[in-house]
Amino acid sequence: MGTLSEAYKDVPMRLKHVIPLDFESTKVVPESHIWPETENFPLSDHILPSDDNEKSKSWIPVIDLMAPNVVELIGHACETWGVFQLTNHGIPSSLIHDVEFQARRLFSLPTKQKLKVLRSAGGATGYGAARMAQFLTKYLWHEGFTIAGSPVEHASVLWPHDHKTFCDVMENYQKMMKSLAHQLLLLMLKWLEVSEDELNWKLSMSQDALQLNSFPACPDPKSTIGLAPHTDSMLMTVLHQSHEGLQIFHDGIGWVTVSPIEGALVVNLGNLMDILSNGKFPSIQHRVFVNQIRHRISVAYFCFPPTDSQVAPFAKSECPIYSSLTVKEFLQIRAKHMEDALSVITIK
Ligand SMILES: C=C1C[C@]23C[C@H]1CC[C@H]2[C@@]12CCC[C@@](C)(C(=O)O1)[C@H]2[C@@H]3C(=O)O
Ligand SMILES: O=C(O)CCC(=O)C(=O)O
Ligand SMILES: [Fe+2]
Repeated sequence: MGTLSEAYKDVPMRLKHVIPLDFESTKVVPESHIWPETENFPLSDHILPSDDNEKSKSWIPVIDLMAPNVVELIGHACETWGVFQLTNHGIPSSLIHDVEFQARRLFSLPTKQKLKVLRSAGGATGYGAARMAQFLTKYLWHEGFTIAGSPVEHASVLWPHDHKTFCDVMENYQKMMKSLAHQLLLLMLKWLEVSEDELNWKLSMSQDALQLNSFPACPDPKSTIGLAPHTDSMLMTVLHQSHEGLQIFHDGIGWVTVSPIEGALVVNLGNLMDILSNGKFPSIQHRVFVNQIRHRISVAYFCFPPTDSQVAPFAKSECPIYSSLTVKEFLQIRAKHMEDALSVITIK
């Protein structure tokens, strides 16, 4: 079965785009990280003032996984927003807390130590900047650590005598996320009226990756950005954010802040779901701003079908808008075209 590493190894990044800023020794935002003014920037003009937060909370749907009409709630949210906040999801808050604690522990290590597990140019896992960095003219105020499968190899380099807790926590979280994501995917397919036979086998074998994101406190948050506007490439992302910072773009409204709700997880759709649903569940554009006081951590869980399996608009689609290809082929197109990947495979 194809893996993430196999998919990315043929589309290496340049090493200068993999190495994050040395946040340990940085006291001012360097020129390389100062974003020029554009219509989408500076972000501060678009951030809703905090007294509007109540409003933004009521905009983005908040869904109770145990609600009797959950299929309809999720279906609607996916069609109109591409994002929702999920409560009653069954992931213990203590586990979420532990994951965040371990992530902070990792990012607080000296830069020199973190660089020992730097993701290789053609690699998928380890410490480094986001893959999207290679498409940008400016750098991001961000560092990440990607786990696919067991984190033990990297963790034992970071903590030669004490990597067990980190690994146990991450593996446990991945296991619980896998089952939650599978549950959510089945609910989405039910709404789309896709027969389980058509897709369930692929989803049961689905692969995943866990991305720990770190956005250190920034001396001048208005001049830079944590993650520039992007869509995620996989089926779905299940995210936990420790503090405010995530915004989504909604037609007719603009950038909307996703205010953290205690205990809730943010679910957003990615490109592969856009393809499977024939555009009925569009992938959602989002971005992350940084702040001056807090070191913000987020934990993103991505799931996708086996990379050697085929993805295409589901069989019932009357007029498929995307051509069929393997997950690996799609990820490689993404690695070359980033946000234009979906238009590359759109049937004209
Ligand atoms: C499983 C994934 C999903 C990845 C690639 C790989 C590991 C890291 C993920 C992110 C995280 C940050 C945004 C993004 C756009 C990026 O640059 O790296 C994501 C990307 C994707 O959704 O394509
Ligand atoms: O930090 C966040 O809130 C979002 C992170 C994100 O967009 C990603 O990991 O793809
Ligand atoms: Fe994202």
